[in-house]
Amino acid sequence: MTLDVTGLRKTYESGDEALKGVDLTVDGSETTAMIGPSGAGKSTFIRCVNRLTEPTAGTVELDGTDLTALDDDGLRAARRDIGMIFQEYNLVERLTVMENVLTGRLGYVSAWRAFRRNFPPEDVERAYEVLERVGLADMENKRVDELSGGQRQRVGIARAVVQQPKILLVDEPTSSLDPETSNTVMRLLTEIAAEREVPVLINIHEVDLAVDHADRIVGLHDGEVVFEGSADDLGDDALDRVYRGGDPPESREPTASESEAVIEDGAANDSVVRDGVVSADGRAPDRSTSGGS
Ligand SMILES: Nc1ncnc2c1ncn2[C@@H]1O[C@H](COP(=O)(O)OP(=O)(O)OP(=O)(O)O)[C@@H](O)[C@H]1O
Repeated sequence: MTLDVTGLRKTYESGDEALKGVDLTVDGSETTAMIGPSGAGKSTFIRCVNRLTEPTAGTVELDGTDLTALDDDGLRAARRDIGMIFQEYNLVERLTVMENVLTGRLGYVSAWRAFRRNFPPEDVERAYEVLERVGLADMENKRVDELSGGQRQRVGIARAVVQQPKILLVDEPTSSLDPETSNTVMRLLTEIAAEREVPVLINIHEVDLAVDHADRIVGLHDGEVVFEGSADDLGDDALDRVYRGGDPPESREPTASESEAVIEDGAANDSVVRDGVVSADGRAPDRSTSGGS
């Protein structure tokens, strides 16, 4: 699998030039960490890849298919190949761990099956297998709102992995977690990348976590790639280039329309889960999430 991004630009309606022509190739089973100060464009980049945010210009090719040229149906199909893991987990709080994980299969079952919550036995089997892999064996019937932050992020990872994606895009997976749990989550992501031979692209604020866990680091500053190399190459000069003039990291609340796009994508396509029932009408589910562990 190869993700090939060329000349990616994003100018928001506000006039903010978040990306100023970014080129990046991600392939193999390596973990790439994208670092950079707050506002550098990391989230915008990852969201432009699967078009949760529409790029202004440039191409995003996944195994040779230009995602920017796809119509809605084509994009929906292509998104099955892209697993997303979010900062705030984007889980359905009132549903169980298993129900949340199975939403990763919604793109593969008919609307009617999804409506009946009638997933094929092999999907359920795969979900059990993945839950065990992420360390949540025997927790399938717990409600997500009973879990710690670290456990929630594991559910988020399981949901993305059960989708059998060709690439995993991960947006600030550790921002709500304590340092030890952050390390565990990063280790899990890199191990999964290697085991499943799926490349992982992770936005991460903490340079230490990037250095400790990623095979490759990409530094973004003000919408441009200013560093690309291994952790060993990331010296003081490079760090200075990436972070010079940057504001201290801070998290930005998503706008209402962003939340909606995330919800739609997080539920992976036509059908979403609402009030404990999988619905096929594409309406947004209850996504009240809480951070913290
Ligand atoms: N929906 C939006 N509308 C207008 N401007 C936006 C929007 N989202 C992001 N921006 C702007 O685009 C630029 C890049 O933001 P982005 O969130 O991609 O950066 P980031 O590196 O992910 O930052 P952080 O680490 O704080 O999340 C910033 O100037 C930001 O204000």
